[in-house]
Amino acid sequence: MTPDMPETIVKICGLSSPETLLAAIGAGADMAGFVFFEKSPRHIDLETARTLGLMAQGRIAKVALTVDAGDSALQEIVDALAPDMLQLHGKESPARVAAAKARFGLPVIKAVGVAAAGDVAAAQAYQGVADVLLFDAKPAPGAAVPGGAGVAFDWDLLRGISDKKWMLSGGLDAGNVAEALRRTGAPAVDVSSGVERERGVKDSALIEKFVSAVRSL
Ligand SMILES: O=C(O)c1ccccc1NCC(=O)[C@H](O)[C@H](O)COP(=O)(O)O
Repeated sequence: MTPDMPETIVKICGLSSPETLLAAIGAGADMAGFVFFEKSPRHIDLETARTLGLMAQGRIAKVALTVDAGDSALQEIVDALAPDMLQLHGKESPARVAAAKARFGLPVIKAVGVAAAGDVAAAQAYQGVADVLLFDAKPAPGAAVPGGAGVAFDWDLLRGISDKKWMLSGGLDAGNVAEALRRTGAPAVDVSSGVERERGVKDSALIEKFVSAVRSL
């Protein structure tokens, strides 16, 4: 590792148990994502958020993931988890991103669904507003849960992005993350399904394998 080659940031998303949170910390992941969206199998309630938030404090960056949440819901989540960042994973406009950032005084990751080149171009609307863009597979029309589907998109659509503040997501796992990083040059990766033994159930060994696959590059 040299100063010219900063380490790839790794975010493990959808953690919901002490055991797998500790696995992510122990494996050396940089960010832990916690999902606050009741339709998701990874949703955690506020009591769990308090417990996991205390465990994670100062050991891994905590990311609170919401979908088109209002200010009062966000406030409850912030009070319970004490996140380091917010991840807005719905249809939040640039104005809504700016308002949430200002109100809670936290950096914001804005998720952008990608299925075609136009989706990447449209993400420009968030430049200078969101702190980080997370490119994820676009959810299927009518999908009840807009993320964590384990589906990849065409990584070549991201070619030419020069900004350093973005993350690659969607269908990553220990077996394909090296190729994804090679093809996109992403400075950061995010995974959920690829470190699960069944939908919504994280697996400590798979978390370790994923982080190792990134760190061994
Ligand atoms: O993970 C969820 O259940 C979820 C629910 C609602 C909105 C977003 C959600 N996940 C967002 C993430 O950041 C996932 O890590 C990302 O979509 C990648 O998921 P996967 O393809 O399963 O690795």
